[in-house]
Amino acid sequence: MKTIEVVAAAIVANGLVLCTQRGLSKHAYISHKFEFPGGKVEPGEKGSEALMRELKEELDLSIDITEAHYLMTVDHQYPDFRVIMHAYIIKEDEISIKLNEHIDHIWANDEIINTLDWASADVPIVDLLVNEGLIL
Ligand SMILES: Nc1nc2c([nH]c(=O)n2[C@H]2C[C@H](O)[C@@H](COP(=O)(O)OP(=O)(O)OP(=O)(O)O)O2)c(=O)[nH]1
Repeated sequence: MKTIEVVAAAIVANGLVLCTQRGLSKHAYISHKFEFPGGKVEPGEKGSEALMRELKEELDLSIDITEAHYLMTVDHQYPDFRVIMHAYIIKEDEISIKLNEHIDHIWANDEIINTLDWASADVPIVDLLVNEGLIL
């Protein structure tokens, strides 16, 4: 079965984390789910480089990301593919975004974040953010 390598960013600003909502997908189980902005790593890219490219594409956000921002990796099996997702955490209070690909977004505190309908690969990341008090 296909394996994809993905990077995603927990962007924390003023005690809230950016949660973005996917549009319609050919896979019902990720359609309209919340996720962290990011995307697939291309051949030859470091995770941090892929993430900077994706944040520029998706959010028009230029932000400096290094491997020092790495948080955790999730290895999740969906019905049609396996995703290996490297999550990074970026704390930056002055954030301005433009949604180029997502259908909606929410800046969530550690209570609201648990009420969102997350892509299932993201649940361990949400749990870590909440349990470690990282959304501050
Ligand atoms: N970006 C992102 N993708 C996620 C998350 N959780 C999760 O299961 N995924 C899955 C959904 C997609 O199948 C895959 C990422 O693909 P994508 O479509 O966002 O990436 P991309 O922009 O590079 O892809 P493409 O449209 O060019 O094919 O990983 C998440 O938090 N962020």
